[in-house]
Amino acid sequence: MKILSASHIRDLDKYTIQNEPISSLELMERASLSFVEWLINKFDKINKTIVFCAIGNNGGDGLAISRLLLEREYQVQTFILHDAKSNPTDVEINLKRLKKIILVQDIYNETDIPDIDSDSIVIDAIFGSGLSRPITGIAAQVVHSINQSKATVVAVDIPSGLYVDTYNPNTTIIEADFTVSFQLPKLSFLLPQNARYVGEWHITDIGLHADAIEKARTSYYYTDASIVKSLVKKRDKFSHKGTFGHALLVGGSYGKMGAAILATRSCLRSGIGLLSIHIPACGYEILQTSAPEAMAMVDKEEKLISDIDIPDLTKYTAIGIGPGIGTASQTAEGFKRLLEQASKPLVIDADGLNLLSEHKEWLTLLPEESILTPHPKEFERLAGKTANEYERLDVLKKFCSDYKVNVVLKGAHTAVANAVGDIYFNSTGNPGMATGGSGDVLTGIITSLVAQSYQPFKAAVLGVYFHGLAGDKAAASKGYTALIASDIIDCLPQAFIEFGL
Ligand SMILES: NC(=O)C1=CN([C@@H]2O[C@H](COP(=O)(O)OP(=O)(O)OC[C@H]3O[C@@H](n4cnc5c(N)ncnc54)[C@H](O)[C@@H]3O)[C@@H](O)[C@H]2O)[C@@H](O)CC1
Ligand SMILES: Nc1ncnc2c1ncn2[C@@H]1O[C@H](COP(=O)(O)OP(=O)(O)O)[C@@H](O)[C@H]1O
Ligand SMILES: [K+]
Repeated sequence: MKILSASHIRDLDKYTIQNEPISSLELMERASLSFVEWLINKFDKINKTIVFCAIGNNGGDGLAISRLLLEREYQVQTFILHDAKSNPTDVEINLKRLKKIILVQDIYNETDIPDIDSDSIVIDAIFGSGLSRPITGIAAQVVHSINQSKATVVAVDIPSGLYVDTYNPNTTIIEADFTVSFQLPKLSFLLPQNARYVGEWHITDIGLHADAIEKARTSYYYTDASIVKSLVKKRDKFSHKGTFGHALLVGGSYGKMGAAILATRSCLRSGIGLLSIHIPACGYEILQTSAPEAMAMVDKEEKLISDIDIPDLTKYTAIGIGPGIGTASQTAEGFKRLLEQASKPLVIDADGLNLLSEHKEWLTLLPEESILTPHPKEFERLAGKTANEYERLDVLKKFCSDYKVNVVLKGAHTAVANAVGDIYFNSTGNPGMATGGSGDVLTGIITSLVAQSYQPFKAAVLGVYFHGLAGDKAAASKGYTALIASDIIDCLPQAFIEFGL
């Protein structure tokens, strides 16, 4: 799915109205109906809904939603805030329609704000994608009252006060439990700093014109199943192990062999043809017993990786390095030599990233299209601090472009960025995956896909998606609390099978 800016969304509306064609009033009705259907489906019991509307189109949706709920015999109280200046025709019409059924109550000042019962559902239809400045005045007071209440809050399209795609320094923003958004996810939903405002978010299809969505230019995408289907390659009947590449993993140190084993096992479970792994000597038996399918090469050092003295690096179709290697000076030297010798993209994680942060001058040694997989703290060490997560996306793009690499910025919606400025946000995964070793599993998967000759950026996008999907399947049987990284590996088969792989 594409993630579009507020102005693109306005263009989509216009295009749909002109070319479907459909009146703007009908489109508002369709959006409102999709919201009502979601609401009724979500909640078994709805005691009372309190709908807060302003007088933009988001408020128009709120008025139509009120009417549609009343028609379905729900108890509804609707309030309209007289703050914004403009009163679009569609809003006027919806207000007239609603006033024929119930008394719509006006809010002009603080005394007009109702008490909000804890067992009611508040529908936030104050401001939507048209918000153009921070909320102040009476609207801000309403937002505070809603946030202070114990009611369940459901935002229409976007929590009022949150911008679609830019930072809002003001914190007068609705804290929704749920956000039901129209047609496409909004950039702001994907950033952790907004989680308290957005709550659990859902997208409803309101039939905006497919041609317009297709034509809209964006650098932001939400990796869903249809994107994944368009990227995966099926196995040919006559393929052999040579078809699926030969990966090299470099990992482990005394006490951290587990990280290397997790990457090894996930690499094997992600379709690799052949896998070699370079480990410290102490890891030999551990590796041979826990992953007999992999070929072990031992370092001359017992407890750590030193000079990664591997003859003929060119025979490997991908090299992944980092899990559990530590940051000892001998390891740093070996890592640097590998950077100098490698001609194909590398996959670099964990201590590999820490070594790069300690020696930023080595960033220029990275083969083009290499994949770095930092979590936010590792990224900060590499690229510096940022004031907020919107700014971090800009730094992410610049970093990828400066060093001609791909970066997998890990998190709940992992952001995969490339050197031309595209960012794909992941849709799979769950908090159960916030456990030691999940990142090592990801390194193995991505290394495997690069080795199978997926273009590195695509390998990263796919790897992140399948990692999350396997995590979701693992959570279905183990729950979030008990989930461990090995469970993700165990569920990789189911994740690939879902896509016929
Ligand atoms: N995206 C879509 O395809 C559709 C959008 N619709 C709805 O339309 C919404 C967008 O509507 P609008 O563009 O009319 O804008 P909004 O309803 O989001 O509100 C903005 C209105 O309030 C004013 N305003 C902006 N910031 C303000 C502030 N801080 N304080 C006071 N007034 C402020 C603006 O001048 C404008 O009149 C969407 O969020 C969605 O709910 C649906 O009705 C139909 C389809
Ligand atoms: N709340 C979450 N929702 C979805 N995915 C998550 C969540 N928390 C962690 N993950 C995923 O788990 C992995 C954790 O990686 P990382 O932080 O490197 O952990 P480790 O170093 O312990 O292996 C990342 O791929 C991340 O996207
Ligand atoms: K809203």
